[in-house]
Amino acid sequence: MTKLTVQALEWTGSALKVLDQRQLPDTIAYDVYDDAAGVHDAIASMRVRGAPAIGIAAAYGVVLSAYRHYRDTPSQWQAKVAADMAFLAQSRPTAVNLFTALATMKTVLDKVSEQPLADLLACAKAIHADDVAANRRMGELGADLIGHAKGILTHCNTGALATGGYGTALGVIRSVRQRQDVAVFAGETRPWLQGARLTVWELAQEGIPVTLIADSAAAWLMQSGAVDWVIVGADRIAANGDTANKIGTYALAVLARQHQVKFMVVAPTTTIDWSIASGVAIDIEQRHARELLPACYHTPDSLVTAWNPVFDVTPAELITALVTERGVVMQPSLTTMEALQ
Ligand SMILES: CSC[C@@H](O)[C@@H](O)C(=O)COP(=O)(O)O
Repeated sequence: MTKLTVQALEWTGSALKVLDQRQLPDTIAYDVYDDAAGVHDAIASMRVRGAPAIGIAAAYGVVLSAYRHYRDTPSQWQAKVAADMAFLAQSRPTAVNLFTALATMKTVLDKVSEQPLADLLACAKAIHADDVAANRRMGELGADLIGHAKGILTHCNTGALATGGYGTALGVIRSVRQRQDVAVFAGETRPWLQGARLTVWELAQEGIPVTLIADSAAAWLMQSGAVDWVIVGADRIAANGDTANKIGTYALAVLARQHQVKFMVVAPTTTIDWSIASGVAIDIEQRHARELLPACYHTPDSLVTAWNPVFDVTPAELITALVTERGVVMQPSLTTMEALQ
């Protein structure tokens, strides 16, 4: 079994230690949180990011909330934790793992127990461990599906940094690399540069060679014949397989279809939102124009603004395969996705 060298989140026993991904790869710095408000801020500010990692962080945020309120206001601690959960749910809108994890923690909070704090911690740890197990399973299933490949292009960061450990799309790439040599290409992923700052760093930590490309080079790379698969993660998948992921994913799916390159989405079933029939219902996060605009335009009277949606939705019909820990669905649709329920 491959060791996990990079870890985004660590439970210290009394607090949550978070690797600050805003500072990578130049600086490796950690923040330690002991309350839910801090965890909300860590998610909203993208110190921790990536759909599964956001869900896991929120689960530990609920544990921290329970520790605090059980100690400070024992008569109303559950109501205060519920309020903190509502606040955590507002940290980011698109990744459904956040809401799935909070709903799971709520079932434990609502249970009558003689050891509620221990139960909540056990649940958060299980959410974390289940995600790592799902990643490893998806890694093997994805590698089986690929068989032999000469090149893979990935987008955003979907590795240990974005999950409980190992990774979704990057987990498949790690598993493929254990079996064969394959060229790995990573798109920069503008504007936040998850590819250029995080993915290439993470792969280098794992000893996996990688070639960085500008996002705008993807069409030309595919035209050259260097890649057989595009492999990406997901933030929310509708019941029909429509997939929200980092902005630019949809463009890659269109380009892949044009160039007969196969397109794989890798995500645990915690990323599937069975309550929505199609991707139209997915709330797409818009982040601040400042994250895109040069500093000289950060003035109230500036004539230059920015449109900064940070996710897009890839229609299911452009997806060759959806890989989950429960199995692989070829050509996802309302009908084929039923096998995962
Ligand atoms: C396993 S990660 C899958 C997705 O969460 C990932 O591709 C992505 O879009 C992350 O977006 P981010 O804005 O960095 O949180």
